[in-house]
Amino acid sequence: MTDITSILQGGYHHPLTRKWQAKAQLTKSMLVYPIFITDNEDEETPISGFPGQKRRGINKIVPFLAPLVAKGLASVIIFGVPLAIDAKDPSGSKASDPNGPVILAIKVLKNAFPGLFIMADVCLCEYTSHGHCGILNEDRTLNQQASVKRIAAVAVDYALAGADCVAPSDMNDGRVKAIKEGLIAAGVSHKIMVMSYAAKFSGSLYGPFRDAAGSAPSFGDRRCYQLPHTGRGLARRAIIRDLAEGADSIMVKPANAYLDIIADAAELAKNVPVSAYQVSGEFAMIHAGATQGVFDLRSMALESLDGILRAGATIILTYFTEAILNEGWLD
Ligand SMILES: NCc1[nH]cc(CCC(=O)O)c1CC(=O)O
Ligand SMILES: [Zn+2]
Ligand SMILES: [Zn+2]
Repeated sequence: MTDITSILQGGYHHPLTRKWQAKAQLTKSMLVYPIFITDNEDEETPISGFPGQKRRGINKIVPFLAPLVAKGLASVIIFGVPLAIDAKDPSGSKASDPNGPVILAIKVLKNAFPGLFIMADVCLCEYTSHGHCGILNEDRTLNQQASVKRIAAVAVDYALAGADCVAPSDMNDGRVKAIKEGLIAAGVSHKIMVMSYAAKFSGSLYGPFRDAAGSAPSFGDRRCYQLPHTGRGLARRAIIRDLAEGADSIMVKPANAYLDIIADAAELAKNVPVSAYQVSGEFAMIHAGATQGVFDLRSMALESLDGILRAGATIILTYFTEAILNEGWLD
């Protein structure tokens, strides 16, 4: 005799009852698509190790995004890739160049797609000659005060250009507060979301992105500012700190290897949406597995995203957004 409480299968026999098991179902409005914009206006170049993703110039971005917007693209996050030889200096002055790729892209996209939610990643590593995410002291450590001041100024410039959200990924202590204060002083704090890369871990998963953005550090690594992957306590402290500084969303990055951190964020940051960045290395890994015949690309991609949702994120930055929309994976 089977005991009544041992019978589970009746609860998920039907496709609809299987769907009902999800506390949150993946929808298009949760997805943010990361895009790389160069200062070479007609460029459209594939990126090695980064399946299907390209760097695009300002003239290529609207034609590329138009069909995606028609299929339900809700949001993009913009990364600038300055290729000009004079684009980099020790303080990353070109990050907020009014004629640089990010500010131009914000304006062009806002104009072409008024309903698209435009996020701007805020960091200096794409623009610094040394490739680190801020301004350096003589001992080559990050100068927190100078970096935070500069990051906040760049964020305000992106907001004034028309971005709906600024997302600092630099990991300098105190930048969320400085950005909020900057937005208030500029009179735009009421319409700009600040999404903090709060729990951003140092590790091996950013390779394709750094090739795409040309932002690898020229010496050393990012281990003194991005979190050690063992540092769950540090991540909790960063989440609590960034909430106290006024962050409107807390991000965990990478995503699939950090589901415990996403669950921590969901618990600690109950009053803001939690976001997760499925990074370039995670995306490339899933593609590599599918290419090797280990699994089906679509099934694995959706399983990975459902894991992120289950852990507690409701905003997902993922390079799979393009395939999900173009190939109708959720339709
Ligand atoms: N600060 C720059 C930045 N913003 C987002 C990513 C990674 C995104 C990805 O790998 O998809 C990085 C790279 C890094 O920190 O080295
Ligand atoms: Zn950076
Ligand atoms: Zn150090």
